[in-house]
Amino acid sequence: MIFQSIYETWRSLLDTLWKALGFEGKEGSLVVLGLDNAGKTTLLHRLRTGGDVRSFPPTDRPHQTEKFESQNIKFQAWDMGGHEAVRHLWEDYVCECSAVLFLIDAADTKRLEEASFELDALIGEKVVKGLPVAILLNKCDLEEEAMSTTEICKRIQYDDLRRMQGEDNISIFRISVLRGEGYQSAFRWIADFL
Ligand SMILES: Nc1nc2c(ncn2[C@@H]2O[C@H](COP(=O)(O)OP(=O)(O)OP(=O)(O)O)[C@@H](O)[C@H]2O)c(=O)[nH]1
Ligand SMILES: [Mg+2]
Repeated sequence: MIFQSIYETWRSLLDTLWKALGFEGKEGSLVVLGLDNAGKTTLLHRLRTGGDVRSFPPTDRPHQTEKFESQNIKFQAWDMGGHEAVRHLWEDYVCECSAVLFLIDAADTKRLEEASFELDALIGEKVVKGLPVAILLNKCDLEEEAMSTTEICKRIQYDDLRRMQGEDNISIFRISVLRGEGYQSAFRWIADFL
């Protein structure tokens, strides 16, 4: 009984704090972009199920997830195919969203240039102006292969991207969907824009 009452007091204090911080009722719509095999579908599945990781076939058409919660905010996301043949669809979905997640496979040195090309083209699009863009360097669990953030920033010319997008509107995060690490900070960062 005493534990129940301590628990309830604690919950109500947390709720009050949460509301005071302005987090209550926030909702966000995301579009998740990046080359094929970057880990987009795996990330969204993990977020939606709260931890489950499994394999998926390549995403061949845009798919909207059910609502899921992260950092006490309700999100809905467009999972976009990353294959070259369907990348032309990205732009149409960006305008519907309040934030962009761009996944890069940090362990794929060979395709970083291709990822950089697509990211650069995306940031150059009018529809992306003013939107928060979170660059997620995924697969950092592959410690031997994953490139350092410094190396990736240099190779994708991150300073130029920051100038184009506005320093406050773009940020970079190291994550591992497999381990469930890192993307929470990205969602916290996005929360400030909602
Ligand atoms: N090691 C490692 N593998 C991962 C991680 N996240 C995803 N993968 C693997 O990367 C592969 C591609 O994952 P998907 O989520 O299907 O990639 P996608 O970005 O949705 O690809 P498309 O739908 O083709 O655009 C799968 O084999 C995943 O298991 C991670 O954090 N670490
Ligand atoms: Mg996919």
